[in-house]
Amino acid sequence: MTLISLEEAQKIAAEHELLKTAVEIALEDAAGRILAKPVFADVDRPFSNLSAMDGYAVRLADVVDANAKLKVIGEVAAGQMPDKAISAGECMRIFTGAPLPEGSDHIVIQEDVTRSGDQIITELGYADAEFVRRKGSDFARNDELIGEGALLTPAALSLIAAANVGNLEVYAPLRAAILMNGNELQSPGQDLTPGAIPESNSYGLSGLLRSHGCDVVATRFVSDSRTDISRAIEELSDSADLILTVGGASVGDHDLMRPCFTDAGFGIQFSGVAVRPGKPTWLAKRGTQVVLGLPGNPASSFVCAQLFLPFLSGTKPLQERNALCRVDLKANGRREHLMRALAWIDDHGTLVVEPFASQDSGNISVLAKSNALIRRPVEATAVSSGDQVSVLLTGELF
Ligand SMILES: Nc1nc2c(c(=O)[nH]1)N[C@H]1C(S)=C(S)[C@@H](COP(=O)(O)OP(=O)(O)OC[C@H]3O[C@@H](n4cnc5c(N)ncnc54)[C@H](O)[C@@H]3O)O[C@H]1N2
Ligand code: MOO
Repeated sequence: MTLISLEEAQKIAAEHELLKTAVEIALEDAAGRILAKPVFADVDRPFSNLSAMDGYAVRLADVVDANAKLKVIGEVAAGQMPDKAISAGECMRIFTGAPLPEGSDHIVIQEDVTRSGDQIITELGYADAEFVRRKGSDFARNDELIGEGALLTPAALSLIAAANVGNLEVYAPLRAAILMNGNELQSPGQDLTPGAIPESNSYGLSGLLRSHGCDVVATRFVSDSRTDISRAIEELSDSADLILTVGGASVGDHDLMRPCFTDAGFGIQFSGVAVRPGKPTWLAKRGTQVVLGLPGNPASSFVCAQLFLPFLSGTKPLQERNALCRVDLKANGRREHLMRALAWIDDHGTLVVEPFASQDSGNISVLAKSNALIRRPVEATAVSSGDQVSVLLTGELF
């Protein structure tokens, strides 16, 4: 099998990006969708200098020394605007989230003052302005907050709402199906017959498909039989824009997936990638339908879906960063190696990474624990602990 490079394979996948249509929806329906147009802020946030605490809005110049005596000239709470400015020797009672009156630039928290009638006495002296959220410091009106192709995560939804945007354009979901074969596979949670294993790959792949803007319209597993696979291909011919196949990608007598799609008129775009895991990955097309053929090993199918889905769905590829490797790595061979790894930010703020001991593509617990893939180029020389390596981030960093 002649293998093409990962870069070349991703380029071919990008040439097969599926056609998407943009639709306008309400923010409350947007969770998990893919943004079709960037979101721009409609407001400054904060809209004015706001107090971050309950206390008194003062002029910093008045409270440099402790025991300053100030006259309370009014009060302002969140949802109100101050009705007057403060001058030297004055202050205003203020609550968290309220706009600072003109003339003030600092908040003294109420715990640090003694109040009697309309006078306060401060306990401490202050060198710097504190507890003020500056106008526009979070974002400013017309700032681009989220770009096209971004997944609308829960935090992104709150950000968009805070920007005073109520409707947005997202892509209509792509219709995706998962087709698996293997006589050994049984749905999880049943009594397993001798030789059987629980079918597990489709669960992770469904989640990945959704996070790339797809609706999973069908998940089928069929036996290692040409007739069954071919029937399933025809059943999916009108219902899915994208089919992920799992298993049966290699060279064994039971690896029938690719030949069945070829018989059904799909044209192979590439077959075999110089990547580990995922060597037998293939891509095919018939009309507007695209098939990403994934190997059956759990890490191979999941990692290759992460590597190729962004290009087929037009979403953001995995972020690539440099990290300090915490262990020695051997020289790499003829396939680019994507090592399942744990990455984190150390006490000095440096991104560090350590691969898991097992890089077996059948090891699913390591896959589930990892949040990064160390990218070892073809024929890369050995790495010593402390050297920089390139990593693709697949999960959250802590
Ligand atoms: N002689 C060679 N043998 C193999 C080669 C090769 O080049 N020459 N390549 C190896 C590589 S690399 C990979 S990756 C695998 C991929 O094989 P297949 O895509 O044909 O996968 P299967 O044989 O169908 O399955 C592999 C493994 O994964 C399990 N599996 C499959 N589907 C699922 C599922 N949905 N859920 C859970 N587990 C699944 C299956 O039981 C097997 O254990 O080929 C190597 N062989
Ligand atoms: O490509 Mo396979 O996924 O190395 O095991």
